[in-house]
Amino acid sequence: MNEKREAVIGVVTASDRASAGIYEDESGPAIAAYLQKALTSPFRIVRRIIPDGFESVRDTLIDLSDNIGCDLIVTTGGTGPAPRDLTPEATLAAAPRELPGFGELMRKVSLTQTPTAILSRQVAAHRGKCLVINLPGKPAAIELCLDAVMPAVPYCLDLIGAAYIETDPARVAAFRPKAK
Ligand SMILES: Nc1ncnc2c1ncn2[C@@H]1O[C@H](COP(=O)(O)OP(=O)(O)OP(=O)(O)O)[C@@H](O)[C@H]1O
Ligand SMILES: Nc1nc2c(c(=O)[nH]1)N[C@H]1C(S)=C(S)[C@@H](COP(=O)(O)O)O[C@H]1N2
Repeated sequence: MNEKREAVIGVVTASDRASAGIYEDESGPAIAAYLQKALTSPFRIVRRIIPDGFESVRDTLIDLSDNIGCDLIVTTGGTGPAPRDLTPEATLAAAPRELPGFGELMRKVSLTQTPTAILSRQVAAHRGKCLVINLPGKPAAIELCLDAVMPAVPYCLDLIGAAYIETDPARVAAFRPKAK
């Protein structure tokens, strides 16, 4: 079993306007609130609100992974096709080993909410012992996407050697295949 210690979880909002204070970031707080409800093992959240852009997102992810020691980073925003939407490219630059099933599943569930779900290029990937998951910027996407992928996150963290996390089964039915 992986190390039972406080997990460190990064929550990154990539948005030109939210980072400039033009509108209030709702999606970062929605991710934090989701984690508070879903996880029962100890963790602390490290928040960042940054402008869109390749270097901005890449450097933030590398800092959170390598210097802050995040086990998991959840990003929101910058996944669409607009010129400054570069969160997926930046994620794969920081975390080159992609887990394509995450993006596939999140787009599938998002399509039940909106036909423009196919515009999100969101990915998940890991940088060593740190898993990075992209979410779209819209606050309505947060719970839907996290509900879809969270059952597989604890076991994914086990496999990459990150902290051991536990979920509230009434909220998220985490699945860990039984050891042989
Ligand atoms: N973090 C967020 N918090 C609250 N609302 C958001 C957030 N991100 C996006 N939205 C809402 O979704 C709409 C469309 O999102 P989109 O990704 O196009 O963001 P945006 O506002 O264009 O971002 P940026 O300012 O970075 O260009 C926004 O106009 C806003 O109403
Ligand atoms: N669940 C969900 N997924 C969604 C949306 C949404 O409202 N809900 N918006 C879509 C839209 S309109 C866009 S442009 C893309 C990318 O959004 P982003 O650039 O804010 O990440 O996410 C898509 N995925």
